[in-house]
Amino acid sequence: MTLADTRTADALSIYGEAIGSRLLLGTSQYPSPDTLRRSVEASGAEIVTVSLRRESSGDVKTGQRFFDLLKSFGARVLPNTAGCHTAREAITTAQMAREVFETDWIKLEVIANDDTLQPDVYGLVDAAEKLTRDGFKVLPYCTEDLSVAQRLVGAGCQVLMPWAAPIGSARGLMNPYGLKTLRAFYPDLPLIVDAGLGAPSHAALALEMGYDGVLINTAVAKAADSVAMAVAFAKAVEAGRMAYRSGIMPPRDMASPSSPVAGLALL
Ligand SMILES: CC(=O)[C@@H](O)[C@H](O)COP(=O)(O)O
Repeated sequence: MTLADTRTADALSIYGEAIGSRLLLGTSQYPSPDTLRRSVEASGAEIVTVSLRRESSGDVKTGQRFFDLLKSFGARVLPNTAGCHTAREAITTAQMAREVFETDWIKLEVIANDDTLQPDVYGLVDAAEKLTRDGFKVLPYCTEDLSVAQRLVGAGCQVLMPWAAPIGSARGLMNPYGLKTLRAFYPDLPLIVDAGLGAPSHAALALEMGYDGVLINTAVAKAADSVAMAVAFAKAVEAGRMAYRSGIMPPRDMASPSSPVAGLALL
């Protein structure tokens, strides 16, 4: 079986659409537009996310040029509401994003405070309820908290994006127990780890745990060689997924000989 075969047979499904790559990329902080383009191409990512608010906060023409650049990549552009601190701001931003990118998909972020960039889970649920009622397909950036997940699913979200660690922290999976619990509670719901992954091994671990994908921005954008790091993450995601599907050996407390003991000469 080749890598290409595996991808086709094992596509991720989000809101009924097949997505070939389980690596999603953020598009901010790259050293240049060309590095961003080459990183996206090299990674094979089929979804790239962009902050409508951040990228359009300066010169309108510059924002529009950046949006046009993203559209030219051929990947699905997933607008996000980064920088929004209230449900109301997030809803307005989502409505603008729907017009700019002609998509009803929105990565919903409502931020509780600027130090941790932790999701404001109350505002998030509120915004998710209103946006799904308005026809949006919401991909919420949330914590691993089970009760929040239940509220979001109840609000109509068909995918969740729990954080691994604070955005840009590169700390990896801070609460693997909580993430495992969430995975076990929702075995069939697409779950994508979003934020705080710093190394390809973090991404591989998320996929080995059964997570359906990961979203990375800072660790690729800020790498000394973003293009190579994008490839490294893509390989880690493929490896983690394949390992998960292959049945990972559970750890044992005691040694167990890996070579046969039967038939040894008695000395
Ligand atoms: C880009 C995005 O949508 C964010 O959720 C976040 O930036 C991703 O986190 P990292 O930058 O830590 O990868």
